[in-house]
Amino acid sequence: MSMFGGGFGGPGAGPGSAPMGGLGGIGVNRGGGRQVGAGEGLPFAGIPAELMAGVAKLERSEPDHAEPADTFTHQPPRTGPLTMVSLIRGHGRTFAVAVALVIVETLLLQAGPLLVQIGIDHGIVPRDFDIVLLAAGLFAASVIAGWAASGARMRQTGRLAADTMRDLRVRVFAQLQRLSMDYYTREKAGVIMTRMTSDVEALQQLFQEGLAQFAVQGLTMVVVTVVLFSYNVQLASITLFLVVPLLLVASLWFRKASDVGYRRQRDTIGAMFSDLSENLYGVRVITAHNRQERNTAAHRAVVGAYRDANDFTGHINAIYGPGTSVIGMLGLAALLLIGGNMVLDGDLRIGELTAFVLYLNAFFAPVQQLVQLYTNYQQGRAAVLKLRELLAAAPTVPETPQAQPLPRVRGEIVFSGVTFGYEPGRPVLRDVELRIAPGETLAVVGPTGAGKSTLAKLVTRLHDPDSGRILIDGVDLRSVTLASLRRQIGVVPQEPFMFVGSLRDNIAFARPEATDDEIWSAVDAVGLRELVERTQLGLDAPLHERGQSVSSGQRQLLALARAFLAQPRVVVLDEATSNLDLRSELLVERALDRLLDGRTALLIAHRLSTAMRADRIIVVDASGILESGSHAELVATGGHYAGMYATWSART
Ligand SMILES: Nc1ncnc2c1ncn2[C@@H]1O[C@H](COP(=O)(O)OP(=O)(O)OP(=O)(O)O)[C@@H](O)[C@H]1O
Repeated sequence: MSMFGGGFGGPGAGPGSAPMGGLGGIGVNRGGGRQVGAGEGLPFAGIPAELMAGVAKLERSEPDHAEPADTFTHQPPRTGPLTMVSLIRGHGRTFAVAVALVIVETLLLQAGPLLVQIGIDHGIVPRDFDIVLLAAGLFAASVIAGWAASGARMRQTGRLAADTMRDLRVRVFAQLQRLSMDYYTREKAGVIMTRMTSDVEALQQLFQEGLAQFAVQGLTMVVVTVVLFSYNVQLASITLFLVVPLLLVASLWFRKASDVGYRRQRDTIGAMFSDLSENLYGVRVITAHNRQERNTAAHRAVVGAYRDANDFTGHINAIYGPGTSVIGMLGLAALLLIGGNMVLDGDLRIGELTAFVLYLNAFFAPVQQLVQLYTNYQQGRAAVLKLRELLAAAPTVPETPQAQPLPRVRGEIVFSGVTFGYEPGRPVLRDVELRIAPGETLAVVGPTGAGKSTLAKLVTRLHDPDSGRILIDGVDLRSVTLASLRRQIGVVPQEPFMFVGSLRDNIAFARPEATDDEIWSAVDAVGLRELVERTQLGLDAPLHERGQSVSSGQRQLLALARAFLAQPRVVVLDEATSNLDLRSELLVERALDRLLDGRTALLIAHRLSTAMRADRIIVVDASGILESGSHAELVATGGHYAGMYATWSART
């Protein structure tokens, strides 16, 4: 796509493109083509009139979400480590109601066998129909009441899960915004995604059903044991003695095996997400280099490991589930033999034996469920541990509690004895001494990997020096609040990033409150007016994810407009290495002049044509700053820069 030929349309976009591919179809009128009305070609643009009434009704029934309590600050909240209890704190009422309902639910569920026993012993045996009727009626009533209690309990635990998980997600998201760049170099995006997906979901499931079921089943076992002993101590002791040890052994085995299985599942799901996210981010490179087949095979291996992990869990479940059933059934057979004998001897009533059989059944169901729930609990616990680790990670570029807002600066930047490396023991910058005067444009040139971009990253405090200080107007960067610092430093990165949203959102990214007039003057400053006006939606024209629907030159100009709108005192510009055609280069250079006018600037220059325009140029290599001076001075000195310039001039 030529730089100014197609607007923000992107491939396949424009009038008549299919709705799903048509985000870019924003009404660019190409060479006398059909004029497209606002919204046409956009998915979901506009609601048909006949559906409006329904939508309005739906909107009225939507819950009104208040402002979130957890607003962003650079200071991590002092909430203590994440635990399950800490998650519930703040939702105490919902939790208390849920606990009460769990107790009611359990008692009602276990009323059945007791009523059967009463019906048999006091109704059927003495042939008293009224008692039979009463027992049956109460049984039915208890079932209905149990159903209502279960429903109410589920509603409560569902709400508890939804509320706590919303809080947790916001808290984790805020922490992700707070963490420094080194965290993102270390951690894979895919693994971070699993924190917010499978980990939070595991916890959600646990809060919604797991914990309540745990309580219901655990309580059931206690209630049943008490009831069994109250009926007949001897029979209860014998039966439980026969089955409990066997169950215990099986359950301990299952717990150990499922520990292994779950760990495998967790690790493999992380690997799967990482591979998926890398492939999605790199899809263009993958396509261009014909890596689809290899990458599919590699993904198959990763997915295969996940499949094996699931298979393993399935396998142990298949042994444990039916195994405990068999133990339970054998227990029932023993009960029939021993209890039947007691009934024959007159030591036990027939109704009591029936209740025993029913209760013993009720005893086994929870055991199986409890162990299954153990996996759920374990997933939740592992999720809490992982999330706790994430929430406890301290930003390596912290804002001290004593940090003061940086007043409006003149823009003097000083590097004083700055040493910095991304990895310990491997410094990229060594003892750098550098001063940029207010209003001065300093260009940095040097071989690739020399540490030029690193200088830029240090000025914006994406990293802090290992030793030495960086001062702005004489103030150490570390002693001012991050927001006040970054508000005064405009950054144009090497690879500008655009977000899904409109042009307006993207240009006003650093100052969302900017007026349209201000946005238009930024657009003018970078010479994009013609292009924006050519789209039917103007500033509302949408951009695709990562700005894929604009050319790299347009992305650079938009990034310049973004920095321009922010009106920073200091500009840090990491020049894009991509080559632009002459006209676009001219536009970028003109935009640059407007942006740098009257501001201090640190320019990481990849083109000598850019460097030449600076007030001063420094030449760096891995050993540090080699030369410093204006273009004319450096050329006259006949050093490294003069050599670079001679080569460049000969080529152009
Ligand atoms: N996040 C990182 N983690 C570890 N090492 C890094 C990281 N970023 C950069 N480096 C290393 O630091 C060194 C300097 O990188 P830097 O990006 O500052 O170079 P540069 O001079 O800007 O190069 P270029 O001209 O190619 O942009 C390089 O050797 C690079 O490998």
